[in-house]
Amino acid sequence: MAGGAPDYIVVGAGAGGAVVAARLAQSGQRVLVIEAGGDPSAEIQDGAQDMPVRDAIRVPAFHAFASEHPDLCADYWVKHHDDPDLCRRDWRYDPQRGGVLYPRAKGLGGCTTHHAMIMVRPNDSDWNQIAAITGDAGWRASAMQRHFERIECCRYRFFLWRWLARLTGLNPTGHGWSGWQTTERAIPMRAILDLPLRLALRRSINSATDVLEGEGARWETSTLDPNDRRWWNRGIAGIRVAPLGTRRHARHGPRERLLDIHERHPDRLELRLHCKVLRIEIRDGRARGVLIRTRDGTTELIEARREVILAAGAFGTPHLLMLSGIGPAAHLESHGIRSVQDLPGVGGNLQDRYEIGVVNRMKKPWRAMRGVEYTRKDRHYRIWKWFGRGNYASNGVLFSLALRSDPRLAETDLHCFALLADFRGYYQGYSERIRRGDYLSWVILKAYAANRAGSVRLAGPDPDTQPEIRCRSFQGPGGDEDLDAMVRAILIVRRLGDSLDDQVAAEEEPGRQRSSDASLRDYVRDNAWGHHACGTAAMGPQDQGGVLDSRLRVHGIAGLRVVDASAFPRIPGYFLAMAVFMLAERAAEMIAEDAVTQP
Ligand SMILES: Cc1cc2nc3c(=O)[nH]c(=O)nc-3n(C[C@H](O)[C@H](O)[C@H](O)COP(=O)(O)OP(=O)(O)OC[C@H]3O[C@@H](n4cnc5c(N)ncnc54)[C@H](O)[C@@H]3O)c2cc1C
Repeated sequence: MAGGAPDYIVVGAGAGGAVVAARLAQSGQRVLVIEAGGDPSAEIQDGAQDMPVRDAIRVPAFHAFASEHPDLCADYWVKHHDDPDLCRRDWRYDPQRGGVLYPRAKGLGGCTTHHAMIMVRPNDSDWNQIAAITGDAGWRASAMQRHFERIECCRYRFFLWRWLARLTGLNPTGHGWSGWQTTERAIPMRAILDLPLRLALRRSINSATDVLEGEGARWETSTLDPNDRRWWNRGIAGIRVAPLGTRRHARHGPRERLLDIHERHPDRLELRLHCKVLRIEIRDGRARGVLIRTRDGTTELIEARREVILAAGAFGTPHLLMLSGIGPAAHLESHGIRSVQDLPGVGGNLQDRYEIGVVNRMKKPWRAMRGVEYTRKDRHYRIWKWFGRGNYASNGVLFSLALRSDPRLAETDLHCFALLADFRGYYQGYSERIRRGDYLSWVILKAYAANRAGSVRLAGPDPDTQPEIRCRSFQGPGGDEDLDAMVRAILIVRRLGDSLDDQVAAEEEPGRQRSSDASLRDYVRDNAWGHHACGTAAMGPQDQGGVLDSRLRVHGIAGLRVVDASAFPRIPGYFLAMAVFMLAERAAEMIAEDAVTQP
């Protein structure tokens, strides 16, 4: 970097790294971002390809293809259970790899370049719980609200709300109106014009309301917006239409934010792509810099003037900490790594949400899906490109149903998403199945799962050896209740499916032959997956397994912070990206404050 060492080195340009780096550079700090991947969408396009990476990233309907694009993939293979026999019961289990595919992306934007773009803020209780664990009132929901408003640029609510906020400062919906993350809604008109689909939707929604009323649940449909402050957090069940992180209906997020700041402040923000950080350089109890391997294979030591900020994701961050001697001392020493700081919490506390599919094959293909080939050569692509409309402006989710699995819960914990696709979780080649136009899949997401027993551990001292990731699904206290909650959700989704009897040819997953609670429990335990890993270098007191203090500093090592999904002590809300953005914005603020108090 011109002018000597950067003030800050940020490792990883994903949801956490890109956001914290952009804000620090914008506020005058000199920042170097080191990212293992590149910026594939900036690379030359091959016009002959059905789906060049640039389109895979930008077109909302192509997100599944983005997640399998070879230029973006940085996938992991995870074990859902300790028992190998139980692992093998999942048909997605790959015996050669010894695990189930867990999609991850590399490159500018990290997983936000292939994620499904759903932008839902965490619940207030999530932030308040962090405040309670850390004793830092700055994490309270009331304090985090301004970070959300700083991030979001809401484009889907009635414009008068925006004007009211701008002209009077009154902002009853709590949305942000001029941040860097544009949020939009995509309602595909073709879906509305497809009579059988419209009928199916109406029937499902009617059945859903019957289910909700039958359950005596408090519910409402007057507000479909999950991010509206006037009613969020009351644990109310209902129908939701999630906003997407798009601008003019093309993917937009941390990657664009980082590139924008880079263009405006090239003197303060440097991006080094295709460089893998091998370890953190620690001397005399302080992180001094990082050792990297560049694209041509040479290694280089880069020093930071102030701090190293780790943002390599829930698997990458604990991996790097352990490679650098920070973690459970006995475990590190068993791999020949000298312990620098004994922190047993590193790589523990791995948490995720459980997901399971109920996949229906329809008797006839949906009319709305006619001609949908998911290539840049079909007419739907042209409609998206020229008008920003049509099927490809949507991520494929029609709506979701939010429920509480137990009336005593303060928040809804089950979200059932209706998807016009054949989706059965992640395995190599899963995106090909999405092309089928005669499916309706329900994806059930169980939030606030009890499991905290998962772990990321070294499989060897070589940075290129993937760590061993064990989810230990449904283990420990609360595991049985989570299984029961998912079975209940399957039964509810089936009741919605019953109203479409004349349209459905067969329920292919789990299949109606699985009718007893016991067989559905087995099905869920064997097949549930997740893709929102977090918590593996969590904030909290060191003697309770915490790795970071409330300002995201690694206990016992100066000049080292973690700013990504690893930092959450408990998995927040229903989706992770917005939670990570808010955490990263607060991190930037704290880092700038500390720079003043500790010059
Ligand atoms: C298929 C899929 C769909 C999803 N859909 C949604 C959704 O719709 N809504 C939502 O809110 N969330 C969604 N998520 C989750 C969300 O995208 C992630 O939780 C979030 O991006 C995590 O942010 P992060 O900063 O922790 O890590 P990441 O975004 O994964 O970023 C980590 C970055 O660090 C880099 N890196 C790692 N190791 C090194 C190293 N040694 N040297 C240099 N660089 C390194 C990686 O290349 C990567 O760019 C989805 C996730 C997946 C996988």
